[in-house]
Amino acid sequence: MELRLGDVSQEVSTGDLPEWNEVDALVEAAYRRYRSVGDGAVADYIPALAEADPERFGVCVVGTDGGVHSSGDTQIEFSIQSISKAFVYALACQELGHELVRERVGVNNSGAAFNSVIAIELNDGHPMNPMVNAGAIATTALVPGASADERWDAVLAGLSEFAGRQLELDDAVYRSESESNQRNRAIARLLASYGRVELDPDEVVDVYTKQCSLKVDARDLAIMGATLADGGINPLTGRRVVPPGVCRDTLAVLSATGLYERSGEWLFEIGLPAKSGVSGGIVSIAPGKCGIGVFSPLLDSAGNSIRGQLATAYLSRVLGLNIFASAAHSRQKGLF
Ligand SMILES: NC(=O)CC[C@H](N)C(=O)O
Repeated sequence: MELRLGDVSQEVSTGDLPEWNEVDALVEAAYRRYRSVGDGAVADYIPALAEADPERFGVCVVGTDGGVHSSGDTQIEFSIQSISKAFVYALACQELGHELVRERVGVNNSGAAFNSVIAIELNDGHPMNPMVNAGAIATTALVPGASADERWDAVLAGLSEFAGRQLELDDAVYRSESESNQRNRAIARLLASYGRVELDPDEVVDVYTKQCSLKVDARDLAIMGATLADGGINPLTGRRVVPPGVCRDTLAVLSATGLYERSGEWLFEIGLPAKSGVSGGIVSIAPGKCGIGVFSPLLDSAGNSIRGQLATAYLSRVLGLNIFASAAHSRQKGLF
């Protein structure tokens, strides 16, 4: 099937926004509506990901008020994969500032697949896009620390603060990706050859592979998204994770780049900054309102969860979350 996010926009009206106490029912409706969509394929270029159960599907919305609205498999863990890029980017911006990260990593969509090598060459070795592998590896190399272990500790602590709980490594995924990540190691070496990675490239890729192997569930993703939606305060722990300016920078980058080369289509149909990963998760952020976490391992050819995209499109529409269309509507109703 050709993925038709546009069909969701056509079918679902925003004319009649729900009351806040209807959010549970709408999350349930998003789950029911798309749970039998069987298109797409589980990622298999990392052998451990091929073992994912294609039937799993979870949808969770967490409001900046701390309300949690879940349906389906929202407490089944999976490796965070590329979604880690968004949060490590925020941590790097917090430590190094807007200008330095912009200059070193870039803020534009490269328009190429997430593991593209040619995109690096076409831009004189500049990674351009922090949400694909080259830019994310360059970002991980910027995380402060005297050693790879210290950089990993900082990443683990930071992502755990976003989730509001201590995250753990999926050892099987980490081992499997470490044994099959020649392409990422090539990307890191290419970046090093251009002076874009100044540390040992294999050590940087190791930290990057670990960050991708952290276990989360759809609920964690929604909480992490809600933290960005709330200007950096985790709505469940009440703790500040990053400052508001870092959220602003991160959300701007996600709007341009969060769904790889499909980012424009996503923004056009759904109108939310978001980040996907090849294990089937997507986090979306409705600034000031909520985070949405979805999980379904069946992917389109760019590596984005098909059911996850459809469920998010539906929720963006019925909850009036599209940042280009919705402010007046949803504020009027007091949603989130
Ligand atoms: N798109 C993704 O989620 C890719 C992440 C994966 N760890 C990789 O580097 O290939």
